[in-house]
Amino acid sequence: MTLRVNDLKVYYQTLRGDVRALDGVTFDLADGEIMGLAGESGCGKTTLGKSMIRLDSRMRHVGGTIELNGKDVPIADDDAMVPLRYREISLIPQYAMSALNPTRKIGRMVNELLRARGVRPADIADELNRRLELVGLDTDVLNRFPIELSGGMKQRVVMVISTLLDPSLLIADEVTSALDVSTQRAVAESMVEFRDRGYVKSMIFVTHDISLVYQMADTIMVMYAGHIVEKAPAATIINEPKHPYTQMLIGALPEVGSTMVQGRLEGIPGTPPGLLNPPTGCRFKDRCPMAFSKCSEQPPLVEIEPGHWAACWKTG
Ligand SMILES: Nc1ncnc2c1ncn2[C@@H]1O[C@H](COP(=O)(O)OP(=O)(O)OP(=O)(O)O)[C@@H](O)[C@H]1O
Repeated sequence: MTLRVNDLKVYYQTLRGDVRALDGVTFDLADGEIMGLAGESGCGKTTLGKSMIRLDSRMRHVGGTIELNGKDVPIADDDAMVPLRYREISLIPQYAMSALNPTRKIGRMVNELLRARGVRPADIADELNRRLELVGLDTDVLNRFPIELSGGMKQRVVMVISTLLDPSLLIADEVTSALDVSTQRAVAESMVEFRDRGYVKSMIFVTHDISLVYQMADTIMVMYAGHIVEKAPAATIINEPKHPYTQMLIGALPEVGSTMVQGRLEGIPGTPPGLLNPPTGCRFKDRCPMAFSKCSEQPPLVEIEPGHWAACWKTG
């Protein structure tokens, strides 16, 4: 098992109180697994990714543990996390490609990053060139400034840089959302190739685009208002979702694989609850057509069949 997350709670401290962005999150990631992480805006996807690499000053680790390859990941201890970053866990943050330093050539940026990690760039130059070629980039990109590259090229550069030290876990946060459809697919295929070649062991791919994730991920995990509601193999989430929220989320999509949207997309009525004072019990109950009295208690996440987890009193 690459990753074990157990009852993780990470809150944001604000003047109005704690925002409970991750409120008891539990899941595993097997060796080699690519997991798509889905859910409406604000459900905690980015917070989960960030928690595994660096808590910013407003984030507080309130409880729970993360284990990577059997070892504790000390997320609350910034110094202790330093040796793990890039080498064990790597994050491609949202908007990473627009955050590339515009005044530095790509090659110089890579060298600076490697030196900061105690790696001599010369020792890794051949591997860097091999990987750039693998994602369809000419090694000449190293002599260019970010502004000279297209969005898709920049995203591939970021991907190569983030995985150069072969981390166990790569978290990719919305890495394809700013790209056109064919470039999205090419980037997603490169990520699968990186896993197949062992450049990364396992991957969490955060996205709003379930159809893209369906094409590349082994499993999909769905979050709602700081909780995990369902996790299962990708085909199960698409074809036989069990949690009412997942069913509505999938029902709101155009048919996976179809190029034409027929009929109207049914949105999910209502909005998720605020996480400053979230309601007790199931957080989806106010929008759930199947809610009943028991939903005032929080449903546990249970394995309803091998590899299929859901948190709903109706499915347990
Ligand atoms: N710096 C912050 N201070 C206070 N609350 C925050 C902060 N960052 C995020 N939050 C809150 O934490 C919750 C989870 O946010 P997060 O960004 O993790 O969601 P998300 O699912 O990644 O959303 P999106 O899909 O829009 O990126 C939201 O309620 C959000 O408002």
